[in-house]
Amino acid sequence: MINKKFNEKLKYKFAFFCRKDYLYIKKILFFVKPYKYLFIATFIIIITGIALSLIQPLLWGKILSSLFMKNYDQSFVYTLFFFVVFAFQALLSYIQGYSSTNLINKVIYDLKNKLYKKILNMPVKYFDEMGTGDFVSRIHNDTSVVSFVIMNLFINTAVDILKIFVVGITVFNINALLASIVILGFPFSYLIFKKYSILLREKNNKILSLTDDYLSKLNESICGIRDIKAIGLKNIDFRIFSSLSLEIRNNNIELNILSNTAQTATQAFNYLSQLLLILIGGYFVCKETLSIEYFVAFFSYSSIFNNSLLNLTKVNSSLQQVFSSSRRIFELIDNSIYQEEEFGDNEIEQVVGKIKFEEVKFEYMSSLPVLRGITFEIPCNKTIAIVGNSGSGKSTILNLLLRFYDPLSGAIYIDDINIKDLTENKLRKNISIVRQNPMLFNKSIKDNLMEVNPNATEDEMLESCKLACIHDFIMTLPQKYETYIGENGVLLSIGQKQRIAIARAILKKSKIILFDEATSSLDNNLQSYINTAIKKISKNHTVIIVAHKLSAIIEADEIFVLDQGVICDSGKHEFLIQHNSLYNKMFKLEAELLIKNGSSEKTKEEILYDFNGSTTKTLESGNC
Ligand SMILES: Nc1ncnc2c1ncn2[C@@H]1O[C@H](COP(=O)(O)OP(=O)(O)OP(=O)(O)O)[C@@H](O)[C@H]1O
Repeated sequence: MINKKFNEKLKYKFAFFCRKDYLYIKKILFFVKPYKYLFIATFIIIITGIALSLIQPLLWGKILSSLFMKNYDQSFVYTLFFFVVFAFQALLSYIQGYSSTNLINKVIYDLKNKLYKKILNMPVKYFDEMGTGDFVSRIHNDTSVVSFVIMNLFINTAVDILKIFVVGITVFNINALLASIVILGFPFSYLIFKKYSILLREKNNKILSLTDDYLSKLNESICGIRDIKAIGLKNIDFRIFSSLSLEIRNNNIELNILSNTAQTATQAFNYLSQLLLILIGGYFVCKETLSIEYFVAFFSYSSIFNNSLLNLTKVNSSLQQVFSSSRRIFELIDNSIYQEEEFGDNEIEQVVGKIKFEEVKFEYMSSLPVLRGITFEIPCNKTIAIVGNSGSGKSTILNLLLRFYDPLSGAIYIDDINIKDLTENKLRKNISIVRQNPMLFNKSIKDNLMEVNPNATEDEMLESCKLACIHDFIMTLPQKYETYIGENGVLLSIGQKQRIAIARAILKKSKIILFDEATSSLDNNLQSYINTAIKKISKNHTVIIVAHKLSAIIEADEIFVLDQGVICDSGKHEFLIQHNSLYNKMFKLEAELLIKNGSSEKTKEEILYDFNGSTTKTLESGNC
């Protein structure tokens, strides 16, 4: 019972270093494990260095006392000995610097890789919830902070505790009264340590969260710099950035003040105890109860003792930062709040490309349904278009097929296999998506293309570019396929990026190709080329096109009309124009615009024919 009470008390006293923190330290140790020999070697080198540094005060005392006694030969021998010790210590310090840097960087490298892999395997919904800055900060900053644990907690702190212990015994042996004065400083240092630890941790958490916002903001602004300038948001954007920076600055200053206050308070106690030491020690030397040799040694030892105590209080502030960072790292690594994507193990031999949605319901946010029970079937090698008003859920259908999200109910099948049962590789390798503003990497055009299929031949690459109507443009560039296209293809127009992305999808040789407003930036001339390309692709691919443009979908084998989360009608263009009011309305405006602007190569009659189908009858009513 007493024991239990004592333990409770102890738990309370050490609340600043709780069980969870201890677990984080253990988890970091797991990353150190592969380098245990390097870790042990570093530790031994440091301990040897300390042992040598502990000899120094004795040598100081010996040199001084032999000088006082005018024994110059002896003082010369001690001085020589001192230099040997010093040289050996310098050498050890050099080796230790090398081994600890090596150790820390290896652990950080492993930690970063592990974390990044986890992030890559996180479901897309978490990326919707968390800002970019959050991820960047966890990978870049938090992992580096953790290196502190290795050096300062595992090694330096252990060494400081050891020093306090060894030096403590030594000073007690020299003079118990003087040693008591030195030891007296410890409870004060400990109280400061405890008092400030909670405050420091809170401050660190605040700074980390502000840094996430700051990095997200920075990323958003730099990526959207063109829109910010064009919309005239420069000043507002700067104000937001500046206020975030200011908050981080103020919090950092406050953190520094807190940390300095803790250190200054400890230092004040140190100075006070040193003053007392000189006065009382000097009195003992005058009374000849303490030799000058031991007084000098004692003074040096007490300074080592105090420095180690001071180091412990310094560790405190960084330790709180380490705990905050460790929590953020292991939150992802342990999947404690974020689950990894789960896939099946069906390694289907050959995907044919048949797609089936069965009563699929989905919502991004609870009680805001986006899809309300979608059922359709697409035979292989067919071209399907999905149309509907903005926000009706067209892109969501593609996202579900790619398993970026899972349906709330219902199921999706590829070749009659539930996509949940397919392996990640089988699913994603067999589907390619071309988006409105496709993601391209800061590499050459060739590298961007070949990355999706490193086994493709040069001829296949050229063929896919010809099919996507981008080959002729690439050949006009000074370095042709070797041309670098900048970050996210910034050196290309959107239309050029879209066509490279189409070529990439063709080269990937997926059985299913999705076009999500992929040709929205192309003029009608290029659109007709792409239509021809899609026609060619569709001979042996299943193609789904999401588009608002009439010219992009008119030739599809079947068109699904999506309205308020359900497919309200389907059929060929000519049928829907006549029978579906929503479809009719959507494209009426476009047809009128084409005629008005003269932006189509087709004649007015041809456009009207496209719009009205084989009859000239105007539409009265439809299914939607
Ligand atoms: N990541 C998301 N988180 C929450 N809601 C989302 C998310 N993505 C889309 N939505 C919502 O889901 C609905 C359907 O979006 P979706 O992008 O599928 O529409 P869409 O028909 O493709 O629209 P558009 O034609 O404008 O591209 C919209 O109301 C949208 O606000």
